Amino acid sequence: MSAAPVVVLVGPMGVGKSTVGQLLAERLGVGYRDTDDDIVVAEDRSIAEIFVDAGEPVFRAIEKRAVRRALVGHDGVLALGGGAVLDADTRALLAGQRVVYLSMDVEEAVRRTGLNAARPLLAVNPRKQWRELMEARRHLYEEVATVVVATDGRTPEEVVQAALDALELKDA
Ligand SMILES: Nc1ncnc2c1ncn2[C@@H]1O[C@H](COP(=O)(O)OP(=O)(O)O)[C@@H](O)[C@H]1O
Ligand SMILES: O=C(O)C1=C[C@@H](OP(=O)(O)O)[C@@H](O)[C@H](O)C1
Ligand SMILES: [Mg+2]
Repeated sequence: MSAAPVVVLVGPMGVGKSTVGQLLAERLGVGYRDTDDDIVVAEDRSIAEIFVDAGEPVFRAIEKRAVRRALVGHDGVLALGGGAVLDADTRALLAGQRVVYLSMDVEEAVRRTGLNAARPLLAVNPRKQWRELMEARRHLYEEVATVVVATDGRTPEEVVQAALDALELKDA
C-alpha cells in the first residue's frame, strides 16, 4: 500500500510543527503523524536518550528511515523533526510533496523552546545555538517548501488558518 501525506510540516525546533500539525489534521479531518513519535515508539526510548546514548549520526539514520516510511505510509498531516531536511535523500523525497515551512525569528524561538532538555541540540546557550542552526538550515527549509508560513505573534489556530489559506486548502 502506498499513500502520500496531504501536508508535510517542516521548520526548526519549537516552531509548532507538532502543535499545528495536530490542529491542522483536525481541521482537514485526517490523521496526524509525527516522525519523532514514530522513532520514540520504534526505539522505545526518548529522542534525547538516542542522542546521548548513540549520538546524532545514529539518530539521523533512524530519522531518515522513519521519514521515508511515513511519506509512503501516511495520508494525513505529517510533522517532521526539525533536522530531517539535513538529509539530501529526504529533501529529494520531499520535492514531490505539499510542504509547509513554519518559520519564526530567534527571540520567538528562544521563548518557545527555552532550556528544554527534551531538545538536546538547544541545551546549552540556546540563542547562539538557534542562530547557528538557522544559518545552516534556513535554505534547506526554503528549498523543500511549497509555502512558508510565519508563526511569530500568531496562535497555533491562526497558524493553521494561514497554512490552509497559503495552500488554498478547505477544511473538512
Ligand atoms: N503559535 C504558537 N505560539 C506560541 N507557542 C506555540 C505556538 N506553537 C507552538 N507553541 C509552543 O511552542 C512549543 C513547541 O511546540 P511544538 O509543537 O512541540 O514544536 P515543534 O514540533 O516544531 O518542535 C510548545 O510549548 C508549544 O505549546
Ligand atoms: O532540529 C533538530 O535537529 C531536532 C528536532 C527535534 O524535533 P522538533 O523539531 O519537533 O523539536 C528532534 O527531532 C531532535 O531533537 C532533533
Ligand atoms: Mg515536534
